[in-house]
Amino acid sequence: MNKLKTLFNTEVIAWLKLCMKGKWSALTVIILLNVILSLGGAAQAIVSKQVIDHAVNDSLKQSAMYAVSFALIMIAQLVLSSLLTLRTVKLKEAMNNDLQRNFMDRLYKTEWKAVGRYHSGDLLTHLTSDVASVTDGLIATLPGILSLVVQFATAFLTLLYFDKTLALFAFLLGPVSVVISWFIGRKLKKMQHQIQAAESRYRSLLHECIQNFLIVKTFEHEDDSLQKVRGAQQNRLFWVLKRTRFNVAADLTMGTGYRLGFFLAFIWGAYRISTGAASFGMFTAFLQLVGQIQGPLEGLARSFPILIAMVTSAERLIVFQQLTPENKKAIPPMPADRVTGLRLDHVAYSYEPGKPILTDASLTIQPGELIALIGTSGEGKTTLLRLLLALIKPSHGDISLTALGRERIALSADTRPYFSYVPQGNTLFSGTIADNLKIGHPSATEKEMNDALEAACARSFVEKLPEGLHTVIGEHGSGLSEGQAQRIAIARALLRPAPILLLDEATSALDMDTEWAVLQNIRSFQPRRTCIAITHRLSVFDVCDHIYRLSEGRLYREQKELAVRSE
Ligand SMILES: Nc1ncnc2c1ncn2[C@@H]1O[C@H](COP(=O)(O)OP(=O)(O)OP(=O)(O)O)[C@@H](O)[C@H]1O
Repeated sequence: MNKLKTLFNTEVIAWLKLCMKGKWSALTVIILLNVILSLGGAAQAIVSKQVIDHAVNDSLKQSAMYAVSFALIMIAQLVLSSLLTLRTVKLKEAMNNDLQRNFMDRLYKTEWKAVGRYHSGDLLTHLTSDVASVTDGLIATLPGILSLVVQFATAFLTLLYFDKTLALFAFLLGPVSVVISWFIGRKLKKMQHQIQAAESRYRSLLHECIQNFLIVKTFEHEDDSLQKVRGAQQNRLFWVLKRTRFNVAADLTMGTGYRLGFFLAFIWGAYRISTGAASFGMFTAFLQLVGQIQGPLEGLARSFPILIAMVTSAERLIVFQQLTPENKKAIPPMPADRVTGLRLDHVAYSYEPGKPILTDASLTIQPGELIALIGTSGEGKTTLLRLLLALIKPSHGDISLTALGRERIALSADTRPYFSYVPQGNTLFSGTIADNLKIGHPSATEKEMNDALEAACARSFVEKLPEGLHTVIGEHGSGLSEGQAQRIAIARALLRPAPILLLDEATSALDMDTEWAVLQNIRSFQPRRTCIAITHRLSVFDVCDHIYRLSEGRLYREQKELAVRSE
């Protein structure tokens, strides 16, 4: 019983049922079509017996009538199997899309840190091959198994009617096949986990190689990179071949058994004709029915690896279902004109136990202030912004928003609408510049977009582009310079109706004059924003109200002159 549980545990079954929600009626149609097609096989055998027996007995008219029925059954089978293909593909695609959307939704709703532990290639493997394997198992293989069982049962009953000895022989084949399949399945499940892990590693590597294409090329790392790809391919190949060898050996063993069975049935039928116990028609029906008993058994054995793959993939996907979701309620975002300040009280944070990044950081920012956050690389400046965005939670201390004329609001995932963020690096999507800007404010008008671009000192270059706002840019803003991409990212953040703007080295690629102008514009941008700008540039200090230095886990207010000297 325990072994049974390890193969199909209740958690997997419950999850698979959840996947089927709203799709039972479509699946029932597929199952029915499968069953009708299976019954057609036995009907064909019975009719074919009549065709031959009537022909042998010179009742040609009767034989022709049965021949027409035979042809009609075949046509009906063709039509139904085409319908089955259409229905199956439709349901499979619907399920695939639902599962992928659910998976993405789950990722978006999970804590940032938990998702960050996974490689993007690994996530893609879950999204594609694991989802496909579950869909295939549920929509194609399971109804297929049911139809094989029906086919086996009807063929068995018909055979029982024609020849009891042969039916008994065929009946014994069933349990033997199931037991063999079971043992094969248990071994396969272990292999399947290894294959999916190897597949994930391989995809992650490919993903990274493509993402870092420029580094590979300019560092002339092509050979090493290809060597790594080859290594990952060999690992994957090892497991795929191991599984294939196992499958082939299992197929060979079972196939030999089935062919031997068919041969014995053939000899038995010939013997029965020679003794006059069977007619020619019965012999033909005989062979068809034996085929229809062995076919399902072989089919069941072949379906087993697919079911195992489905269960393995379901187990891999369930892990994501169990990740801690963010505790986020849908609260209406605060309008940008409600300027908000910030307060940090003795905040501590560490990514890993015993390695504190922030130890005792305190800070008060008045609504509308522009703050420069400085500190040596790796001190924890970005970590501080992640805390503000509630992507991570402080291990100690409090962070709160201090809205004008309002009580303090403790920071949580619910307060994310209060923030607009420009992270480090190029974060543009492929699409038009307008598409990118609308991520900040989906209903932004052309004027609002132009105003934001103006503030980010981006309007003049955007207007010179062939299609202006509607110019299509490539992945990661390809087609734009680094500084241009940064300015569009700033305009996007300004469009978001959030009172606090967080800039993480968002102006690092700009020349000093443009950087200065952008920050001045942010100061006067309406509605007014409170802004924290992480920077290493002295030119920024002049525009800021205050400068804070992060050092050894604490925040220190700096005099502008001192900050300039020490930077
Ligand atoms: N996801 C993470 N998991 C574990 N440690 C992390 C993670 N992100 C950052 N760290 C560590 O936290 C420390 C602070 O990183 P952070 O990115 O906040 O520094 P920073 O001051 O912004 O650096 P820089 O100026 O170079 O951008 C670093 O030692 C870094 O290794």
